[in-house]
Amino acid sequence: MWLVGVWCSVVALATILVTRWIQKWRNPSCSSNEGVLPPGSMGFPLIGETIQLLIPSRSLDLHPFIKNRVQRYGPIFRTSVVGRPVVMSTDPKFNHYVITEEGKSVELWYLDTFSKMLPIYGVGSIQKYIRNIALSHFGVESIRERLLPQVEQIVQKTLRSWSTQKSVELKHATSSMLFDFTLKQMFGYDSENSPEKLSDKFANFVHGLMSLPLNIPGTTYHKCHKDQKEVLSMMRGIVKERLASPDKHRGDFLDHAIQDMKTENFLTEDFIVQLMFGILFGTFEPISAVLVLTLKLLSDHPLIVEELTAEHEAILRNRHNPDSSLSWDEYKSMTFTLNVINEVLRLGNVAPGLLRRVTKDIKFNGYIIPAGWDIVLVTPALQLNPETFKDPIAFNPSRWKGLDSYTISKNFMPFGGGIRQCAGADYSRAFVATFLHILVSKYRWTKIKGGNIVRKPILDFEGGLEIEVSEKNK
Ligand code: HEM
Repeated sequence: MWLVGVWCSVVALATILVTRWIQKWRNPSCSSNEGVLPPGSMGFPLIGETIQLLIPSRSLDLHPFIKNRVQRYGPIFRTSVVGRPVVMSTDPKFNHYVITEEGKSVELWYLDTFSKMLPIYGVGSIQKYIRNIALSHFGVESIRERLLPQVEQIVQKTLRSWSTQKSVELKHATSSMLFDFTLKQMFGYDSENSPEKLSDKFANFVHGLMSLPLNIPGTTYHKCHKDQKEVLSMMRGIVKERLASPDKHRGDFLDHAIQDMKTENFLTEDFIVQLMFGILFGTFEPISAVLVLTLKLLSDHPLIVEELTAEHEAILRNRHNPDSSLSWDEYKSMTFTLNVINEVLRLGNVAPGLLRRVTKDIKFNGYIIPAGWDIVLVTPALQLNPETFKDPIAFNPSRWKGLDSYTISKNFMPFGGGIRQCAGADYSRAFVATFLHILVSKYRWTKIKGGNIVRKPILDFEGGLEIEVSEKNK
């Protein structure tokens, strides 16, 4: 009998403890009496509101997860994602404040899945190094002096090849073009003579990043790990080869990083491999998403294609030598094209937010966000705000003619802001503009099928986007 009594007491104690724990989870306390936590819900213990955030949305509009919570709680609210307490903000003032607090009360944070797989997103001197090496190979100087004609060449070659095929799945085809081009820039990778299709493995890795982090055979996450290992192992082999022949100089990204090993202590063989992997990740996925969305939106808006074509045909007409390659001045004269790109970046919201971890309590408008919490700055909310961008879901490149630079700088942040602003912004714009230049001046294309938008919350296209490409003068 006494055993039953003991058993009942244990069950009662366990129930009290679990209930208290759930209550504490749902109503986290903040240590300061100078403010309260933003309103919101912490969802279920451990998983928080992760499932709701990952429910796909089939529109370019703000994800319903954010929309519903802003309506219920206001522009700054709390939630929990993969077990982490998070504050999400759609408030422009708060977002700008947090961006300027980088290195003071906040630091860069990525979902643990990202940090484990992409450990190179550094802080302090490591961040400065990554930024500088990326800028010296993909910044404005390099684009003007070296990259523009090379991008033109790869685009010409790619479009020529597409025009010989019955149909092209654009996400796959653009990813493959960007992957091969970026690796060529980094260490002279020759995709045509490479036995393996590494770009496919890399695409699988990216796909798995946003899946549930369950590393057991059969899961997407497990496959993601496996594919990442294979790409890293290939890169490690190349780095080893270069280290073994230090006298050969090719002047590429890898040579630069190996040279810097003499002065930067953190630059180990492993770090360089991770660095190249990280830059590759930052390059090929977002630009290919932008290219696919551009073609999807243009397919639905033939009048915009006409205006775009007129701009590029005028560039060709005004050329002294019709065979010369695209010049920097010509690129800079593409006003309408750059408006099209801005409009795609605004609607695409390829980066669904900027992620930061609080290192010192933040006080803002009566709220307190304790150290250790994470912050997501929901930049898409600014880019889809009807007060700034009338009829925000409409694809209207002409709206950019009437926007002043102050409004743009405060409300348009596809490449982030502050000291962490994207080091590849100019390169990305130049790549897309060059692609459009060749496409609309030399080719025509028709959509065959697909192009259905899905946000998970990263932008994707269900079933891809299939197009048919043909040369204009054939
Ligand atoms: C459409 C294409 C791209 C988009 C939308 C994009 C977006 C972004 C965003 C939003 C950030 C800021 C992240 C943060 O503050 O948390 C960022 C940072 C960064 N991006 Fe990009 N990016 C693109 C292309 C590229 C390319 C092509 C490169 C490389 C050449 C690149 C390299 C970087 C680097 C190195 C950083 C970190 C900068 C730092 O921490 O100082 N990005 N990018």
